[in-house]
Amino acid sequence: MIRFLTAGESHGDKLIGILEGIPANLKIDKGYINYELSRRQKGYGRSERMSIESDKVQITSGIEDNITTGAPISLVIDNLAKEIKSNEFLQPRPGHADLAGLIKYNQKNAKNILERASARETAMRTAIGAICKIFLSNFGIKIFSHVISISDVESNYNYYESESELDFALAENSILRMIDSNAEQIAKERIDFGFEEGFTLGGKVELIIKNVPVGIGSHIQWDRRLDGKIAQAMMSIPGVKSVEIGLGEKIKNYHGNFSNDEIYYSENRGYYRKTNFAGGIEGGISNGEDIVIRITMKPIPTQKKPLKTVNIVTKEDTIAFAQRSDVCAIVPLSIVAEAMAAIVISESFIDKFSGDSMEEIKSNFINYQNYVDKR
Ligand SMILES: Cc1cc2nc3c(=O)[nH]c(=O)nc-3n(C[C@H](O)[C@H](O)[C@H](O)COP(=O)(O)O)c2cc1C
Ligand SMILES: C=C(O[C@@H]1CC(C(=O)O)=C[C@@H](OP(=O)(O)O)[C@H]1O)C(=O)O
Repeated sequence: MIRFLTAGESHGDKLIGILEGIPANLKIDKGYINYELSRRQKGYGRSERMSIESDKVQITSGIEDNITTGAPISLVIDNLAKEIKSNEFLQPRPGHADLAGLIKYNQKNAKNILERASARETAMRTAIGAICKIFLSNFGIKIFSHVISISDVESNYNYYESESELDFALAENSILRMIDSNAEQIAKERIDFGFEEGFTLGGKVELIIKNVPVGIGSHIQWDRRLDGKIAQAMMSIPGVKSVEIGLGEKIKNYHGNFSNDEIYYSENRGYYRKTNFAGGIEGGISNGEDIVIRITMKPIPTQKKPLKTVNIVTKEDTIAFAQRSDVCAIVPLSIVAEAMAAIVISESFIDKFSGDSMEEIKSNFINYQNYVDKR
């Protein structure tokens, strides 16, 4: 079983993470974890906070000479931006955790809520996800993502028509991680306008997970369904408001004969489908096709032109506090989503091929692959 916890405030000293359940004898490249952290810091539309931070991980347990021991892995990332403009936040921002959190935790200052609600915490999730990605890469599993829209500017790229890994490489090197460079230019101008006018923008990200074997997740109990676990993990990212798998929301427009994937068999490939409307999951179980996930994020709640709110001391009408903030965080969202996907797939993978060392899991995996080949 994989589980993890994070701790730390946005402007506190450090972020802390504990990851348990990664088997022993997995080789970890710390440089790769730092590379993933740097990917999360990129992207057009972020606040100047990202030019202050330079996220690097320290590994404080569970790894000896770059190899996991099976013990809990503990991780630390320093915060460099520790200063806050004001120490008292009495004007809760619509759309952030401020007011509901203040009431729930009986606090007098929204600072005690927003510091933990901040998506700064997703830096630690990215580091934890990077370790899971390394684990999955031992079994050929790869996770790609790209941005499919910023606000209503849509990238003219369709996974169902093209699935070349070269396309994803294009996204990797562009400022908004969009494969369609024309759409990216328009989206960039929109973000510039947001900066000038003081509003923020949401958007949508697509993830493609390749080489997940058939049989991860289960139909037998609600909390073992892989699609359910993916949805929970994606919705746990601050700002995410919807999750789709496969055709997702569009599936309602099709009849049953064009929305389910017909099954074929060949000596070489075994069972396969010519379409992937299901997005690689049927009955909560991976079916061996690519897993396709799309998530939508709302526009950032903190805005230069703030919305109306109420002062929690005087109860008078006022406007929300406006502080340094991202204008658009869809690029970091895509990286955090990759990390969360890696954690969930690793968890269900280890559940299926259980073992305490890499050798044990690999042996179980190979046995199972031999069995699947004969089906
Ligand atoms: C990578 C990332 C960066 C974010 N940056 C900001 C930000 O600068 N300012 C802000 O108000 N919200 C930001 N958010 C969104 C808030 O954290 C989120 O809206 C808030 O915690 C409330 O949660 P909810 O929108 O899921 O209800 C960011 C989210 C992510 C994933
Ligand atoms: C610090 C990060 O994101 C932050 C998430 C965030 C929020 O309210 O969620 C608010 C901003 O922080 P600050 O108030 O210091 O400008 C973002 O920069 C990060 O992604 O590392």
